[in-house]
Amino acid sequence: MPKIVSARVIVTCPGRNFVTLKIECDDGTTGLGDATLNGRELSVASYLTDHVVPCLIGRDAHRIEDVWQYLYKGAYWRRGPVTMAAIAAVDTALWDIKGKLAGLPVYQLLGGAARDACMVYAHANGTTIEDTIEVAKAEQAKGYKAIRLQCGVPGLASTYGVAKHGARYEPADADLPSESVWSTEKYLRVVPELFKAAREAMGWDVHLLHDIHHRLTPIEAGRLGKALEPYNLFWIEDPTPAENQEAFKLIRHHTTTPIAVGEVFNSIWDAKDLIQNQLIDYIRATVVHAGGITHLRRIASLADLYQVRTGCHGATDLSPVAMAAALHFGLSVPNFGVQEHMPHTDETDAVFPHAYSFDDGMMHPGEAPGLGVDIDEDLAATYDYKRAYLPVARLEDGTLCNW
Ligand SMILES: O=C(O)[C@@H](O)[C@@H](O)[C@H](O)[C@H](O)CO
Ligand SMILES: [Mg+2]
Repeated sequence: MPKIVSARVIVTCPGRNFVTLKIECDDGTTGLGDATLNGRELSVASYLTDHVVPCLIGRDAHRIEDVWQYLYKGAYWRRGPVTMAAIAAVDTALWDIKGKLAGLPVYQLLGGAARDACMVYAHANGTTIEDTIEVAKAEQAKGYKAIRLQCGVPGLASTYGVAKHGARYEPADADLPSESVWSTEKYLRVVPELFKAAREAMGWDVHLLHDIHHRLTPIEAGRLGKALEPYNLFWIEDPTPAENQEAFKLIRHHTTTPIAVGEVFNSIWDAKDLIQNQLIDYIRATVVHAGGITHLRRIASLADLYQVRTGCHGATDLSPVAMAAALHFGLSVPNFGVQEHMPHTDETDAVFPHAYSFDDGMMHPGEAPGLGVDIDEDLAATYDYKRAYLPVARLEDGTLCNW
């Protein structure tokens, strides 16, 4: 048996923070797992180092399911983003090890390729509708078949999903949470205009997506979904916060625009009612935040029964280790929908050399055994952790609202 002899947490900041778990077996085989929880990174690092690593030493690295159950049931305190990101990192690293020991890419262990490659969606954002469409056309020219559009809201100084002064979009941008102002009324005026203009400029042969980022009430979301129906969106994402899964019934009663939810979910229980009642069309839970490949497969299996497809979160706060895991998962799962793709910076890619690739709007995890991602620890050590928070949002009268 491959015995776990060490497990270490590596925190690095090549432009943004990443937390990576590296597990090593007695024969020298190593595996990597992403444990990054944007804006709360060190809590997962501590959970792993102080509470999980001591329980791993001496265990059989092949017993992935048993280790998962041990960490989940054994903690007594179930679920939650910190716990589940830590379990995810262990699980992902163990799949990486199993693949390396078998000499096979992880997707082969998951049943093999169920498609040739994974369709990914790009991001296009701009301060104005015109700027946004210009970026979207440039992404289309790179081959992307699906593009998420976010534009500035007239009358608001900044908007979720829109980069400042043409910089790369990276929300965790400040040493303390920055504050932005939100107006639902102003937002609801501009979004249908954006998609009307996008269809006029780009035609109908491209999938268009939009992220509402938890900001509307159910009835407002129903209204927006209905207003967007003529433009045939691939999905609207996170229309309303999903703590109350029943709330989505109201949205469903008013619109046929498909709905994607789940980037903040950390277990199957967060998604159960949404899936079983067919209140969503795409489940966005990820390997890193929802308990690893093992648990995400369980969520996808439930979703498949109800014709809900996957659309995993893939913003830049998910490391290349998570991206690789997402692609192995996406290539093999029967009900794959789409994968988010927000390319990492060159600095990040240099710290995490990887086998996955992009070609004509599609991505493939590559054929390297395991996940096909490495970490250059010497380079990683040159980038110190830098505290960075996600912003908060307030209504125009100062009331704190959902960011
Ligand atoms: O759809 C998305 O990619 C997002 O909603 C993210 O940008 C999200 O805001 C960040 O991952 C938060 O860390
Ligand atoms: Mg989102």
